[in-house]
Amino acid sequence: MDAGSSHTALYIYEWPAEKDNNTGRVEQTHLCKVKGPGISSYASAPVKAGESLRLCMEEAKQWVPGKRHHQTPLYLGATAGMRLLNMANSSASDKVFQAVEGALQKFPFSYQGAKIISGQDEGAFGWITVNYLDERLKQGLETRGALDLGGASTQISFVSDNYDGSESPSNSVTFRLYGNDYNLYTHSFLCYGKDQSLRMMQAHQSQAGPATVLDPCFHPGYTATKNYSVLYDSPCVSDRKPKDAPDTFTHIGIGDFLQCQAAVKSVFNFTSCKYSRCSFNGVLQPLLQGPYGAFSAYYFVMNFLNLTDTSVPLEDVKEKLKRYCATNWDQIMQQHPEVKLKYLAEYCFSGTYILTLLTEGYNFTSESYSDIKFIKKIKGSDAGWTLGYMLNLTNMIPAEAPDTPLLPHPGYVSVVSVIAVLLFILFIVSLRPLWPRCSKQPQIV
Ligand SMILES: Nc1ccn([C@@H]2O[C@H](COP(=O)(O)OP(=O)(O)OP(=O)(O)O)[C@@H](O)[C@H]2O)c(=O)n1
Ligand SMILES: [Ca+2]
Repeated sequence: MDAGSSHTALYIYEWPAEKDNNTGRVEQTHLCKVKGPGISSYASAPVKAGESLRLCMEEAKQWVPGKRHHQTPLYLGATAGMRLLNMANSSASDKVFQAVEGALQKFPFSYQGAKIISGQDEGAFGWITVNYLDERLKQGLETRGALDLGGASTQISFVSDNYDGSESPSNSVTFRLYGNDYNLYTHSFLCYGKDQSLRMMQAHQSQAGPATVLDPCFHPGYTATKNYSVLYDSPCVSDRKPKDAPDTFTHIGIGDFLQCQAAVKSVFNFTSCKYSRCSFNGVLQPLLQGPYGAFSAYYFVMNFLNLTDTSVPLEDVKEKLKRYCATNWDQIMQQHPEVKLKYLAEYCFSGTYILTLLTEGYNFTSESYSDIKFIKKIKGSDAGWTLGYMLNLTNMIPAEAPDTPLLPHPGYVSVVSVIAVLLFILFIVSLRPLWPRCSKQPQIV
């Protein structure tokens, strides 16, 4: 189970049990999205966090054959939402885990624990998932970098030839998979998921605590009354809370892409770098080396905006987004009556954030932008960290390359069958001296 900051999802993976680790291909057979928010939102009512998982667990009981229930390991990994809750209030986060654990243990699966996974693991397992599903690991092919955008954090992971890991050990993970060594660069930026970065940007805009905030990242005509205490209720922004702010403010959209880009840029810090090169906030980032798969919110947002085609020049992408942001909110709502208003209101911001993060933050250029592919699934399985996490915990990926048989399986079957038939014929022939003699003797006249 992926207990993300904005929602929890349960994935069921299946592989042929009779085959060994070297040949069994793991596939996702089912996905159940838990109704309601992520488990970290239940800090003040932890029992409800456990209850929220029940329906999906009942579904899992239907999907996994009854005789396999006890053999099926169940893992829950929580990401940035629980990292933030744990920072803000560790006893509340413990209570959420107790409730989740209590609820999961009531089911007949082999429960293996619920925990916060590190940002490093989140990045590395996302990279393993993508490259496992692509079958790049087994074949020792050039790997694909992984870009994951969540609600509360974002990860970038890739292999770069000029990176040996010594410059910043906390950004490197080494693996030996199928006989190949990988030295992976990975970083998880806490607070740079799209929901928390929106808070950071709005906190920046409202630092003086005004009663009205004019927001270039929301559509013209958009207006809503929001609560200062809700906006600042996160460790990502809590220290910036204005002292004499009123309780509420009026959030008014003005839909200006260029101003929005400048506002988004204000959440990145480019002032210092103690390494050979950095992305932002003084974090090391080696030279980009493509290709890349960008999933989760990268995909949701760019797919909604019809901008998943990265062969379109970056300037044209920006131009389209500029027009979208400038569209009146009433018109946007009319065009998309089926989309949740909370999501709908934020796509201008989210698209701008994604382009700014990729180009200003990670240094993708107009050329290297086309190395990115926005993806949701690969061969039927969702791109995300869960598959890699599960493959690792169940030791499904061997460190060494499997002994390659001289012949594939059907080849062996044919050879053995032919030998069996030959042996049988030989056996029959060898019995020939014992055959009854033919009574036809040559007649001597
Ligand atoms: N159709 C959708 C579905 C989700 N979202 C947004 O995508 C983000 C969530 O992305 P996700 O990858 O699901 O994040 P989490 O896993 O919940 O968060 P994290 O990884 O940071 O813990 C949220 O901002 C949500 O509003 C969206 O814009 N459109
Ligand atoms: Ca996530």
